[in-house]
Amino acid sequence: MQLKSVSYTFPRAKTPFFENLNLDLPEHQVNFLIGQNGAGKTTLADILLGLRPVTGEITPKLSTLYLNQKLPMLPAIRVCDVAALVLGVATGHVKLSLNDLEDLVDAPTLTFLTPIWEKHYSDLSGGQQKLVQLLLFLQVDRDLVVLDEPTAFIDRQHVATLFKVIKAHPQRTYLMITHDVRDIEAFEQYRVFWLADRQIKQSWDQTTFADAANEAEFLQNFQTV
Ligand SMILES: Nc1ncnc2c1ncn2[C@@H]1O[C@H](COP(=O)(O)OP(=O)(O)OP(=O)(O)O)[C@@H](O)[C@H]1O
Repeated sequence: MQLKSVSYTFPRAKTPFFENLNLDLPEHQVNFLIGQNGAGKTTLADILLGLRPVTGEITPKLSTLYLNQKLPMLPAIRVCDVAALVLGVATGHVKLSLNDLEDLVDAPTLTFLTPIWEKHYSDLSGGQQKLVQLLLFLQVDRDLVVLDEPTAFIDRQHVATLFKVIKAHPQRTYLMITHDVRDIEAFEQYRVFWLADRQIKQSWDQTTFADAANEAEFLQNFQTV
């Protein structure tokens, strides 16, 4: 997917936020977008998803899925109700049983949801709630999947489950915004884009990323853990 000479101006702003931005996003793999707070990562994600009016060229037009920060959910709802809500809309199933789920979701999602299927949402931890939503929405097949800080506030064991699901659908093009270098290191093949000064300042693939990780300015993009 390519952005060519893309410019974007916020409503009521006098000057463009992005001007002649170019980006070549490799398809059918995981890509990361890094940059400091306020660098424009979410705005760029919105642009890729066609959510902001821009000048310039964005090609090709892909079907999209946007997983941004945690969605609100009624506490009394159960995990099976959330599954019916998300997968029901996507697949046309009105009521879902655990048996139906086997045909509708990938193996790591089935393993995660089975023991908590009847649980109320309010009885899950914050990390479990976030993972339920992420995994269910990731069952909805789209070409371009944008995840805005999906690993924030979830422990590494849950992150591992999330990444198993992402890896179970390798035909998709992913763009993941992250402040955690461990997210990048969990993948074998990827490209990292560094957004700074309102441009893609640099990008690396899995073979060149390790060298960049020693630069002090670059390291400011990541939280220390
Ligand atoms: N509607 C708006 N009008 C004007 N400026 C805006 C608007 N929305 C966001 N901005 C500014 O645009 C810049 C980029 O915001 P954006 O949310 O894209 O950054 P980000 O890199 O995703 O940050 P973070 O890491 O904190 O989530 C910020 O300086 C923000 O204040």
